[in-house]
Amino acid sequence: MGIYAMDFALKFNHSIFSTPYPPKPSPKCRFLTARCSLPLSSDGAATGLAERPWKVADARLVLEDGSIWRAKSFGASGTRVGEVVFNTSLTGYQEILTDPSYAGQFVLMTNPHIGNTGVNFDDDESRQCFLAGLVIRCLSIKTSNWRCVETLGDYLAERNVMGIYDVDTRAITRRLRQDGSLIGVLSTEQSRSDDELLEMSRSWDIVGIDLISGVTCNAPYEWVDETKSEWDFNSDGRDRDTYRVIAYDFGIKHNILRRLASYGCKITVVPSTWPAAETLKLKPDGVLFSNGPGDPSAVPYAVETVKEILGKVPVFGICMGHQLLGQALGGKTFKMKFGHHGGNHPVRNLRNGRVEISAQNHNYAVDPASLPEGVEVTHVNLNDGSCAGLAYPALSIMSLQYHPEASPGPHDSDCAFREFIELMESTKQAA
Ligand SMILES: NC(=O)CC[C@H](N)C(=O)O
Repeated sequence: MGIYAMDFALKFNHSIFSTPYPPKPSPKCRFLTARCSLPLSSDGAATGLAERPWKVADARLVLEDGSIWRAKSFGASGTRVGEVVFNTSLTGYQEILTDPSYAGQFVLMTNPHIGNTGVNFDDDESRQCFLAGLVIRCLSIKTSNWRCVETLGDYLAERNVMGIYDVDTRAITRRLRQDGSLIGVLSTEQSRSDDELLEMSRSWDIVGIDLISGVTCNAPYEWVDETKSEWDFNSDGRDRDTYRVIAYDFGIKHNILRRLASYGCKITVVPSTWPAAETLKLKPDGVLFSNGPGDPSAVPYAVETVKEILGKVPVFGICMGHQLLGQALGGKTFKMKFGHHGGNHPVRNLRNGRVEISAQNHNYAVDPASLPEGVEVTHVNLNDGSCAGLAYPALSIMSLQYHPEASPGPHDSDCAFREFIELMESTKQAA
C-alpha cells in the first residue's frame, strides 16, 4: 500500500481517531508517523498481507483492446480469461465474490480500499466462488472486524481464485464506461508473452455460453434457514401461512432463499434442468426463477421450462429469472454497454412512484418494446431508463432485474418478497 492509500485509510477512519476532517496541516506528520509505526512484523506477518518492500508487479491484466495493466498478485496464481466488469458497491465484497452470477467475469471494485474487514463464516452467498478473478486498487494490509476469521488473500488462495491489486482501477473503469465491457486475461505466468495473452482475450467470448450449467445444484434439496434474528430488519413474514415454493437454481444466492423462508415459504431448490412437469406435480403455491450468470439467450432449455410453468402457478423472476421470463413471454434480451453492478442503483417503482436504492448485477436487459401487450413494465432503472421490473397480472407473473434480497443491502426492495406472497395468496383464494 502506498502513502496515498494510507492517507486515504486514515482520512476515511478519521472519526475513529477523533481527528477533525479535513485535517489541519499538522496531522500530515501524524500520517507519516502512523505509517512508519505500523506493526508490519506482528500484524503484517499474521495476516500475510503486509506489503513487503520486495513485492513487485508480478501479474498482467491484458484487455482485448490491447492495453496491458501491470499489477501485484494475491490469492491464486495462473492464467484466467473472463469479461471485466466494474462494481460500485462500497461494502459486501465477500457476497460479491460468492455471487454465482459473476461466473466468467473479473470483478473490478471501484471502492479503492478492499480487504479491510477480512472474510467471515456467514456472508458467503453460495457454495463457492465462481468468478474469474478480483481486481482492486489497494489491498488492506490489516483486517479489522469482529466477525473476521480469515484475510481476503488467504480466502481467495484456498479457493483458487486470482486477485490483483495496485492497478489503476479508475482508469480501467473509465475505459469500460467509454468502450463497453471488455474481455481480459489475467496472468501471473511470466513465460506467457503479452501477444499470447492478447490473442487469448480476443479468441474468447462470454456471449452465447451456457454458464448456468456450471453453477446450478446437482439435485433437488430443501432449504430451511431464515434470516438470523440479529440481522432481520423486517417482521412482515411472521404469523403468515406457509407457502410451498419451488426455486429454480440458475445460480441462486442464499439470501433469496433466506428471505423467502423468513416470509414463511417452504422451499425446494431444484437444478436448472429440472423438468417443468416434475415441478407442477409437486403442486407448489409459487415458483421462483433465480439469478444466474451469463447470456440468457444461451439457455433455451431454461426458457422452455419457464414457458411450461407460466399461467399454471404464480412466478417470481429475479435478474436472470426476469430475463428468462421476458424471453418466455415472447420478448427479447440484449447485451448492455457495461451493465449495472453495484449496491447503489436508483430504480423507480412505477406502480407507487417510490424510488428504491437497489443492488444490481447484470449485463443483459429485457427490451420492453419487444414484449406482448398486457405485460406491464413495473420498474425503471433511473440511471439509464432500462427496464427493471415486469408484471403480467393475467398470468400471475412478477419479476425484477435487480436484487430485492440484496445482501448486505440496501433493503429498500425487500417488499418484493411480500408481493410474491400476496400473489400466491390471492391465487390460492381465487382457486
Ligand atoms: N445477476 C444475474 O442474474 C445476472 C443475469 C445475467 N447473467 C446478466 O448478466 O444480465
